Amino acid sequence: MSTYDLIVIGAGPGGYVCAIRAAQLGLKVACVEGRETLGGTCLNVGCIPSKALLHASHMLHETHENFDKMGLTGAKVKVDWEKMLNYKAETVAGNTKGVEFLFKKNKIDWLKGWATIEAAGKVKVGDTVHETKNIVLATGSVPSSLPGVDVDNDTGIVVDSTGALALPKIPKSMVVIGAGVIGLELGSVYSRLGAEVTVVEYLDVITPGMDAEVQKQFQKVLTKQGLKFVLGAAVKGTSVGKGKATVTYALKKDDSEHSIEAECVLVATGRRPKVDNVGLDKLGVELTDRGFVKIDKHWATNVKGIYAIGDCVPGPMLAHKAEDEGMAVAEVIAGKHGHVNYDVIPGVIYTTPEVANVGLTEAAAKEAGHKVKIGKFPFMGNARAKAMMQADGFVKLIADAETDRVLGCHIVGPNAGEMIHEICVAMEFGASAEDVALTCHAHPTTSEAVREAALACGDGAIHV
Ligand SMILES: NC(=O)c1ccc[n+]([C@@H]2O[C@H](COP(=O)([O-])OP(=O)(O)OC[C@H]3O[C@@H](n4cnc5c(N)ncnc54)[C@H](O)[C@@H]3O)[C@@H](O)[C@H]2O)c1
Repeated sequence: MSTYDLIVIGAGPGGYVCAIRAAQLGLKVACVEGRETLGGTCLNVGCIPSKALLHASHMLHETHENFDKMGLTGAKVKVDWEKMLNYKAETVAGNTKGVEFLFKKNKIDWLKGWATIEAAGKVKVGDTVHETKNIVLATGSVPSSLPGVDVDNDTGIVVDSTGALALPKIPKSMVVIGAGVIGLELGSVYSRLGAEVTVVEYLDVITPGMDAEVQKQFQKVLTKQGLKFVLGAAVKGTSVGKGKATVTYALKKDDSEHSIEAECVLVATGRRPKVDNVGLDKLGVELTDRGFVKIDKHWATNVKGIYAIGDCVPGPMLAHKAEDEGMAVAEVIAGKHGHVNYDVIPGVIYTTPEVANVGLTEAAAKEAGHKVKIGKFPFMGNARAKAMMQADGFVKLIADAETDRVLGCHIVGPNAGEMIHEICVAMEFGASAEDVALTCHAHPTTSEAVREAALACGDGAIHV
């Protein structure tokens, strides 16, 4: 048994990044992970496998919809589902093995198994109790359950996001419950692979919390791609028959009850923090009323020597937010000044087109008391997007009308998830819309649309 400076519990993006940074800062570090592979939900059953399926299904969509228009003709491409799942598995394995390599490189011990905390400074894995000066909880989250809906990933009929990444076959029809990030990314995948997809959403809009114009445009584009939406509908339950499920929902406007049948139902109604298997209750670690681990601004819980980061603490459930917190808490534990700017955390939906945002929405900026100016630029005016046949969408930049300081940016369009970082950097440096507008952007790139939106905050965009 060895004594560590830090034991991190959970090797997802929050936990493994924390372990690496702490080791780089000279601490003796171990990370406990009970899965067969490192990387947590993100690498194993989240961000990474879903991106492989999104990429493959996007390629298929391009061959069917746009290849002929570009003069690429020939035999029609077909889907080999087993092969596609292998490609997904190889993508995952490459990444999880990469983390294992980084652990070895940084001399981090991987304690294989599920951890329980016996007391502050004592972490039990299997039959061994390891001593440590500090503990970081990075236990992540799991899909929330919905009353009346029994998920069974083995049969592949009513599944959560994990089951939807490994369906036994491509269903002919799919009902997605919840028009959030998971529902729309995976709904898009199966729609492109040939399923009739209907999304049932409780709210009257899709992607809750996003800028209203983005919500509208994004729904329009997805509808054009073949997805159907039933909004303002509360799902009451599912029943499973022979190879099919029936989803029952009530429309909020008149309480009328309806049902739809589908070969597969994806439940994507949010995730909840995973905090129930490490013994926090016995230690007296305080939780919030929504079940997250309560922390102060240095990620410390109320029990000395125990910190928490990532999906198990309040804030957006995003891998990159967890990574930032992982680095910051490692610095705090090493006696430095870890910091996360929660005002500049981008969000991306990896559909085609992508949707990306950072900072305040127009409504939130006004609510916060800003007089705002809006610069909007459509991708129809962007040469590169047109050449790529992806000119649906726009960039919307929000700046303070008095100071010109950039407050937020919302993009629906090609490469949105990459382009948003220009605005993240601008916001980190307190830039004005004019700063962005005066920065030379290479032509022809989709990023020119960001500059045009910034120009539209001033004397006007050029290409509209
Ligand atoms: N690309 C990414 O960044 C990415 C990808 C996947 C997941 N995530 C994160 O994972 C978390 C979970 O994602 P998610 O999409 O499951 O949750 P979400 O909270 O984004 O969306 C869930 C949706 O389900 C709806 N809903 C809830 N109960 C319902 C009911 N009974 N009937 C109909 N609709 C109902 C909600 O109104 C909401 O719109 C989120 O925090 C998300 O940010 C992020």
